[in-house]
Amino acid sequence: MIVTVTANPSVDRTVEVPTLVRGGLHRASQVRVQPGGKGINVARALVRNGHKARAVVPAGGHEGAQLIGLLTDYSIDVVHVPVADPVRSNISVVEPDATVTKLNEAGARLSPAEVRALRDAVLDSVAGASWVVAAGSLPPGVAADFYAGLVRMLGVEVAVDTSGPALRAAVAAGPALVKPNHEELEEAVDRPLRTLGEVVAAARELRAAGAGAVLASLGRDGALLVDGDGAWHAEAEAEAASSVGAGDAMLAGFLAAGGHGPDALRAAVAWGAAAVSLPGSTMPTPEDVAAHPARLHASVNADRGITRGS
Ligand SMILES: Nc1ncnc2c1ncn2[C@@H]1O[C@H](COP(=O)(O)OP(=O)(O)O)[C@@H](O)[C@H]1O
Ligand SMILES: O=P(O)(O)OC[C@H]1O[C@](O)(COP(=O)(O)O)[C@@H](O)[C@@H]1O
Repeated sequence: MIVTVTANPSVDRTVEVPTLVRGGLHRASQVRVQPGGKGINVARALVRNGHKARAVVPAGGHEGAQLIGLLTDYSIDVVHVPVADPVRSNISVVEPDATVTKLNEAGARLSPAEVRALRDAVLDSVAGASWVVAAGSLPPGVAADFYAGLVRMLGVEVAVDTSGPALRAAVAAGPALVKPNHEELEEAVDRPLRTLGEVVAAARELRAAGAGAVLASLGRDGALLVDGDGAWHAEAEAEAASSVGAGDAMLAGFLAAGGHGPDALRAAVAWGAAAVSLPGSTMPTPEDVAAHPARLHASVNADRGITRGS
């Protein structure tokens, strides 16, 4: 079983519009309401592919009730930590060419007692877990070292997918795995990364700072895995519909395939490509994954440039 922790969940609304014009009126052609937040999405992808997942979710207000209600449609073991502030709503605007514009709220403010309750719920939920995934931004009231504290406290392999100061703090705590995307990795090393070679060098810096392995997602360029045994690059073709949640599906695929090494990277990239081909943050089925086989390159082409965006 894999346990996920989403300190800042959301009710995701994905709105499709013909073209996004700043200041304009848009009539949405499609609206999807789905449970969101990175750990929740990882759990959704896992159960869709026959794996067991437990999701620890702080949720309050009407929106929290809506989120917990939406989650009952999935076979996820949900550990609900009641909090006072309402769950946020994140809006993704998707255009026909799959360009996504995201509007993410800061999220529910957690009191010190609620932060303790969330941490205790995680500690009480991890018995028998093969991995714990700590993922997404931290809401107001939660210190930047929250995920770092979990890494230090849990006697289980922890994968962290977050950004900014929370990522830096988590890396220093020595997690088994971090999953930055291109922008998050650039922010972590504070410089632009234009080639695969530069991404490998940046990932090695995160390893030197404490991360066991770095799984860097690179949109249409697939992903790079850098661990103590080497560096690998894999990619898969996809006709992109919506990149929302693709990174979460990718991390789920990596862990479902064991969470280590090039075979897990190949699975991760297939899951990511399958997710990006589906609307909203819909998670892929095994058939969707099988339709997006990934190529594992014999070596990393260090000079190859990276395409920006998904
Ligand atoms: N246009 C695309 N074509 C093929 N695969 C894609 C595309 N966009 C994303 N992916 C897959 O989804 C994964 C996650 O996408 P990415 O945008 O890097 O992550 P995040 O959603 O975390 O920002 C990538 O590593 C890749 O496997
Ligand atoms: O916690 P953050 O960084 O605001 O991100 C939360 C958002 O990211 C998502 O988990 C999607 O993740 P990705 O597109 O980065 O894979 C949404 O479900 C959610 O609204």
